[in-house]
Amino acid sequence: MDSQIADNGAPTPVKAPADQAAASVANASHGGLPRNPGMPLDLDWALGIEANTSAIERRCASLPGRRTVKKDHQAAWLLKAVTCIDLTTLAGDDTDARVQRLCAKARQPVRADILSDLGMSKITTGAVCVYHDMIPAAVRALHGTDIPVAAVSTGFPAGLSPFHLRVEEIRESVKAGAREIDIVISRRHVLTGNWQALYDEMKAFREACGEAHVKAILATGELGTLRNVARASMICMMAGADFIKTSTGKEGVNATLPVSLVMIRAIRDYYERTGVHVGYKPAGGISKAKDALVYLSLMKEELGNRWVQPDLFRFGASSLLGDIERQLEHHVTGAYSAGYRHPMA
Ligand SMILES: O=C[C@H](O)COP(=O)(O)O
Repeated sequence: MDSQIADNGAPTPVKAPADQAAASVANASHGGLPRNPGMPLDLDWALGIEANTSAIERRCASLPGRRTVKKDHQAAWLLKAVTCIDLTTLAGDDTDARVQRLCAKARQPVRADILSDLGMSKITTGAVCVYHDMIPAAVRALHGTDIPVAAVSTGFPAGLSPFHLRVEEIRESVKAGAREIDIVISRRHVLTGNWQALYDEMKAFREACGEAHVKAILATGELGTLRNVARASMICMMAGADFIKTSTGKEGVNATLPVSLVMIRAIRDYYERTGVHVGYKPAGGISKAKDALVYLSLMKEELGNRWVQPDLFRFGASSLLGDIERQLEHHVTGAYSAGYRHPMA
């Protein structure tokens, strides 16, 4: 049996670690949890991780449609999903005006009358996620809220620009007001087994972020195997990633359930060994409310309720909010609205 997946593919509960990471520095924007301080590279641990593909696939095949929540419970989980969205625009034709509209949606992602019917007064998305040049527009448009601006960085999406420029890009984005930085790793370090280089790169990115939280995008669709995904997840956490994120949204294959299970179980292993909470962000191609519910139930089953909060879980998504709004409207009114009534979401 490998260290990630039991032979029957069943989840095992998260165990509280004996040694809590006392040296970590508490940070309020991490929900009061200490940030991940990282740890020395432990290659024995990282390379000891295997991934039992057939067990992973069996477990994932059982997820959709199982234990689906209904009615008010479903609406509540969909509202929870909204609060966990990094509302994203990452297009070559982005403009300040588009980003302003996106930020208006982030401030009020669900119509006030629908929210009030559901017994809620105010919610926002988890963050707004943009390219570097759009940070000032997003910061202005979110002024007066606590919604962080997340910037994709380090030569997103390929991550193949000169290293010093990738590090500098992070610094510039933090200076411009980004509170979260989504870096892309060098896939070649994983594909060639150069784990030390991956660790050093991630550590340098984390240092350049300073107080800003860093999400490590693994681009899992380009890593070849689930075992590589598991190992890359662990190395990035050892190097101090606050979140691990599946994809840029630009790979041929983006977020999937098997990849998510592997990454979530790496987070669980890291927590059990170090006491540190690392967040998870599936991204790319998640556009349906029912898929969001599956991801949330996977998080809850594998990691527990604490991980189903915006400080430890985000969806990277440009169009998911629109479908969630439609489902919520249907829940409240009994009628589906047309998709065009929910633009920029
Ligand atoms: O990180 C976020 C992704 O780029 C969003 O991907 P999506 O447009 O498929 O939702």
